[in-house]
Amino acid sequence: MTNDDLSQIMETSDEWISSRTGIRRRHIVRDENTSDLASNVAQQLLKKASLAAEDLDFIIVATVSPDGNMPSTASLVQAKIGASKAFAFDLTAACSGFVYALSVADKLIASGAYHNGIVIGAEVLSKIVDWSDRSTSVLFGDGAGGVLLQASSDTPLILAESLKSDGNRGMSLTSNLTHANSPFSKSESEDDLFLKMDGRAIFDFAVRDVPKNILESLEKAELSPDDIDYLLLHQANSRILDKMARKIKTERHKFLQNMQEYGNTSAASIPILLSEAVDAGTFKLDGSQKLVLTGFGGGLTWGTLVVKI
Ligand SMILES: O=C(O)C1CCN(c2ccc(-c3cc(CO)ccc3Cl)cn2)CC1
Repeated sequence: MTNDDLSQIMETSDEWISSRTGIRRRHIVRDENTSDLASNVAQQLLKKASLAAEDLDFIIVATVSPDGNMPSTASLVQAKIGASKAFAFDLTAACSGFVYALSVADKLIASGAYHNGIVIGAEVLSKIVDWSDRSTSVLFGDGAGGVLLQASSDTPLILAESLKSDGNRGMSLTSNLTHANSPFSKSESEDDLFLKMDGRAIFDFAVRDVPKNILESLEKAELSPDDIDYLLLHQANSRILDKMARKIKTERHKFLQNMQEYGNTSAASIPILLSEAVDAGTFKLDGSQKLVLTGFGGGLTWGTLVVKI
């Protein structure tokens, strides 16, 4: 759906959206749910790796827009692809979900207990967005991406990481807020199910906390920004990437960007970027490249993984 398509159903314009966010199009499901998108990613990964679903030890789906709480979206994926041996769970860390889930998966495998796992970021944000709110509904899109991890004796995947949360600022970006409503409860609060965002507060948080997090992670890895081939940041707003490049003093072209095509897909944004760079041959997957993966958003959560691929 292009910005012009949206201007047919709400008071907005291509000029406003693209100049303020860098977003030109986003993908909106007709009738698929999050587990459908995630299962499609899992099947592509298994095919690319020539692995059978039965070989999988675990499936993690990072999402803020699950099919439902129970069963988890990861469980539905397990059923859809026939991963009979895998344990499966969802992970909720909003736009940092993929980075958190990749860190967790890395530890599951590094422990020696598990060998093959799939980590997917998948969202159908079009079902939690308030379509009567033009300030947020134009920003978000649907999508999914993922990676398949295998135990190997080579160098570790993650060279350094720094995962953060700040619940004190959590009410700046919310969805699906529910309250006590039993015959015995006194709560008068109304449930607040739609996505709500204090855009200014979130923008300022990203500009202030994310560069520090990236630089701290690079220091832990004993690397400088110049040692990094590409930075894959959560695709929320192109002006954020401009500011990050200046703050980290590294070339803007190293910050991969595709929000013009997908909008903000929360936990799916980094794996979609990753997948497109692999398909384009930008990433050779020969262990010669160093990447920064950084998510930031609801929770508030933020986090960086410095990885060698
Ligand atoms: O310029 C304007 O008037 C508006 C100002 C507000 N904007 C924003 C604000 C915040 C975000 C955002 C969202 C998330 C959640 O994934 C994470 C990180 C960020 Cl930085 C995206 N856009 C759009 C343009």
